[in-house]
Amino acid sequence: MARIQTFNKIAAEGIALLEARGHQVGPDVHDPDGILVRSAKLQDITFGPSLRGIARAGAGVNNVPVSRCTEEGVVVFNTPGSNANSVKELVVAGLMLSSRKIIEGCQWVQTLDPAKVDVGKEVEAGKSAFGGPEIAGKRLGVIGLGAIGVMVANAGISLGMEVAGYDPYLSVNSAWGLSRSVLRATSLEALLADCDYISIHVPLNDETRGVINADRLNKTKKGARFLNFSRDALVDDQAMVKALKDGTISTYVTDFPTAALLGNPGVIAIPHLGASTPEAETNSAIMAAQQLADFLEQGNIKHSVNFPECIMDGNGGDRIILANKNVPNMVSRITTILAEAELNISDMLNRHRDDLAYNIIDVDQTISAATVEKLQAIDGVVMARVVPGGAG
Ligand SMILES: NC(=O)C1=CN([C@@H]2O[C@H](COP(=O)(O)OP(=O)(O)OC[C@H]3O[C@@H](n4cnc5c(N)ncnc54)[C@H](O)[C@@H]3O)[C@@H](O)[C@H]2O)C=CC1
Ligand SMILES: O=C(O)C(=O)COP(=O)(O)O
Repeated sequence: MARIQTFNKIAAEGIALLEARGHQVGPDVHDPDGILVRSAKLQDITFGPSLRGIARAGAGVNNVPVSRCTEEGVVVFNTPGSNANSVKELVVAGLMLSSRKIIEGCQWVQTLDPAKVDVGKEVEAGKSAFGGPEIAGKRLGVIGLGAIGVMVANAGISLGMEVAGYDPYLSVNSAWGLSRSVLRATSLEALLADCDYISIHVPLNDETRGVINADRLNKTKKGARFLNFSRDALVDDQAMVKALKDGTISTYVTDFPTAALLGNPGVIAIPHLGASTPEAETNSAIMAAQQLADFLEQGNIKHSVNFPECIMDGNGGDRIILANKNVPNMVSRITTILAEAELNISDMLNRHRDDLAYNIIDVDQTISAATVEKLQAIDGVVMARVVPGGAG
C-alpha cells in the first residue's frame, strides 16, 4: 500500500482507481509516497524522503519544481492530451467571443429595465453597437502544435478559417494529426504579422516565458485578436495592455487573468476554465492515478516529464528500480554489487533521458536492505529502491 497526498480536488474516478488498488489517498495523508495534483503550486513545498512520484492530472507542469524533483530522484508525470478537447472547445468559444461583442451585448441587455422600456424594441434599436466580424475566411495563427494546438488548428479549418501553425519542435504524432490544409508559418514573427486571430498553446518554460513581448506585439497585424489559454507569463501583460490601448490588439482573451489586465477594455478574462469539464477532469484523474500507481507498484514509467519512459513486465520476483547520472561505467558498477550479493539478474531495462538514466532490474532472489544501501552509495546514483510487493 502506498500513501498518496492530493493537493487539489481530483475527480472521484482517479481516487477510486487508487483506492481499489489498495492505496491510501487524500489531502491529509502524511509522508506521502506519491502526490496527485492539478494546478496547486508545489514550488514552496519541502518533499519528505518518502516521496517517489508526483502526478499532475493535466498538461502544464510549471507548478511543479521539476529540476528539484529530478535531483531528488522524484519522477514527475503529466497526462498528455487528457484535457485537450476541453481546452479546444473553450478556444472556439474564445474565437467567437473575441469577434462578436457577445459579452458586452449580454451585459447591456441586463441593464434594460422592463418597467421603463419595451425590451424587444430596445434590443433591436441598440444591437448595432455590438456587431463584429465572422471568423470564416479569416486567418488563424496557432503557436504550438501539440495536443491542444493541433485540435485548435483543425477546428479553425472546420470553421472555414485559413490556418497557419508555428512549432519548431513539432512531433511526428502531431504532424500526423494535423489537417493538411494547415499552412506552415516560417517564423513566429511571420505568424504574428499575418494572422487576424492568434492562439498560443505552448508550455511555460524558460524559453517561452514572455515570448509575447512588446517587440513582437509591435510586429503583430493591426487589430488582431489574441487568445491565451496556456499560461499568464507567456505574455508580457504591460505590453499587452499598451497594445490594446493603441489598437494593435483589438481583444485579448485569456484563461489566466492577472491584476494588470483587470479593468482594461478589450480584455476577456476567463477564470482558468480550459480543463473544467467533467470529461477532462475524469480523463486526467484516471490517467494520472494509473501512471502513479504503475510506478509505485512496479517501477514502470509512462508519460514522465523528467524521467525516460521505461516499462518492463515482471517475473514475480524482487525488482530494484534505480536512477543514476548518465555517465560511463554505471551499469557495471551496479551489476557488480548485485553479483557480490549473489543476486541473479533475470531481466533488466536501462533507458536514459538527457543526463539521467533509469534502470529496472528483476532478480531471482530476495534483495536485502544492505544491498540497496550499497547501490545508493554508488557515486552518481540518485535513487535506488526495491519496489514493494516485487515485480509480479
Ligand atoms: N487553460 C487550461 O485549462 C489548460 C492549459 N494548458 C496549457 O496548454 C499548454 C499546451 O498543452 P498541450 O497542447 O496539451 O501540450 P503539448 O505538450 O501537447 O503541446 C505543446 C506544444 O508546444 C510546442 N512548443 C514548445 N515550445 C515551443 C515554442 N517555443 N514555440 C512554439 N511551439 C513550442 C511543443 O513542440 C508542443 O508541440 C500546457 O503546457 C498548459 O500550459 C493545458 C491544458 C489545460
Ligand atoms: O492541464 C493544464 O495544464 C491546466 O492548466 C489545467 O489546470 P487544472 O487542472 O484545471 O487546474
